[in-house]
Amino acid sequence: MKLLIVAATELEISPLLQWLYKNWEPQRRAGSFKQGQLELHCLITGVGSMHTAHALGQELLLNPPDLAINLGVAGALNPDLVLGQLYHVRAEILGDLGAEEKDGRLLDLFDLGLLEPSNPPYINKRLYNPQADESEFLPLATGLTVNKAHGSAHSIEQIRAKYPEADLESMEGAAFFFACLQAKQPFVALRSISNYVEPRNRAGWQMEKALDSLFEGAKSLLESLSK
Ligand SMILES: O=C(O)c1cccc(C(=O)CC[C@H]2O[C@@H](n3cnc4c(=O)[nH]cnc43)[C@H](O)[C@@H]2O)c1
Repeated sequence: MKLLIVAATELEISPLLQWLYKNWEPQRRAGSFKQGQLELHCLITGVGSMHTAHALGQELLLNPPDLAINLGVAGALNPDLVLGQLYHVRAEILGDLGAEEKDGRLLDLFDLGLLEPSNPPYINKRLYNPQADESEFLPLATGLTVNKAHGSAHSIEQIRAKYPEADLESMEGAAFFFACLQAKQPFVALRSISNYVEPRNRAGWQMEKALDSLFEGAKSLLESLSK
């Protein structure tokens, strides 16, 4: 079975990379490993949707895996989410593509009539992972993907009001979903919570906790796939 791990930054998968170097066989291609029937490649895309869509699109064309796995940290929009906890992302929303209304609110592509709500792969304005709801692996969450992370009380209030079902915010989630759905590529997306989406406060981030739980979740997933 061929696996592709997709992360925006090396930092987010550095504990996993260290573990792979110790416990799997490194292959000639940098970032590739093998263990038993499992072959795995780690793709670092760079931060943001544009970098993710390009790097992942190319990889899916040239080396399509059996399963693509997106690993990363995220901010919690939903205050019930727990810092350091890992979530399985079931759906993604495009959180800042569109136009700004006079009062600062976002008009998204659907509001502007530039995209039909169920133009494939969208279903009712969202991108879904069709496999996620069958899984009991982790708590499920809905992602919102942005180019500019929210960092003021006013913009956070507006985005929560527009997309009340969005639980967590990242800068790549929808690009990963879109590239996989377009390529008919089976995928799973896991995000651990590094911070709450709040007026900008770097001191409140719990990056280590988030990286630990991301690593533990990735390891469990790899162990379950090796059985
Ligand atoms: O310094 C900041 O205020 C700041 C805010 C958001 C993100 C960053 C990053 O360094 C991005 C790294 C990476 O993490 C994901 N991420 C984590 N938390 C958030 C968030 O609250 N909103 C959006 N993205 C987030 C993101 O996917 C990036 O790849 C710094």
